[in-house]
Amino acid sequence: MATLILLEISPVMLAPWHSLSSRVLDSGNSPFEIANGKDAWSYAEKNPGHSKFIDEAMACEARVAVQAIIEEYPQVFDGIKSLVDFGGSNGTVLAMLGKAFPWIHGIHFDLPFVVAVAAKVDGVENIGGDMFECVQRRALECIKILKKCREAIPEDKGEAIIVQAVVEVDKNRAARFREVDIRHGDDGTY
Ligand SMILES: C[S@@+](CC[C@H](N)C(=O)[O-])C[C@H]1O[C@@H](n2cnc3c(N)ncnc32)[C@H](O)[C@@H]1O
Repeated sequence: MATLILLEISPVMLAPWHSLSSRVLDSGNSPFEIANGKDAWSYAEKNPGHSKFIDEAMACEARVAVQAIIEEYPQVFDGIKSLVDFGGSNGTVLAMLGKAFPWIHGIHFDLPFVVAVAAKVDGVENIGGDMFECVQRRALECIKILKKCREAIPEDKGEAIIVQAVVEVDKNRAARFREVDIRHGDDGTY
């Protein structure tokens, strides 16, 4: 998890904390945009070193979460022929799943500049694009995203797999997560 922590304490990620007032004033720009001049993904596109940093940080978390899924819930993948990872970063998730369940054809989808540097993995197709163009816009509309996924998957055997960490129900802890979230948009944007 070291890279994830190093990313979160990097100057680029710490600077938005000094612009939290934009959320209170509802200026329309996120703290990240005010601090760094662009939204998080446009910034990453223009700064390949930062983009690689994000990819490696995401892979830290993915390695833990995906290993747990492979060990605890392998049955989820029975009968699945193809699997799309939207916003798959450097492709760690599909590389791990492909190794554990080699019958699955993986489709790794992310922004073109991210996919361009992702590893080429046997059994995984890399596709660059904007998922909000292809699927729908923003997290508040995830019901619409899931409906679109439903349209795309075969009616008889298709499944949408949702992975969510379950944290202890603790009001103080939930409040701490909200403090972190304020740096981003209510809808999950940065
Ligand atoms: C927070 S990371 C999550 C990475 C990975 N899914 C994980 O959980 O470890 C978000 C990913 O979504 C990608 N992303 C952001 N906006 C996107 C868009 N409009 N279309 C496709 N991918 C996008 C980013 O490039 C990044 O790889």
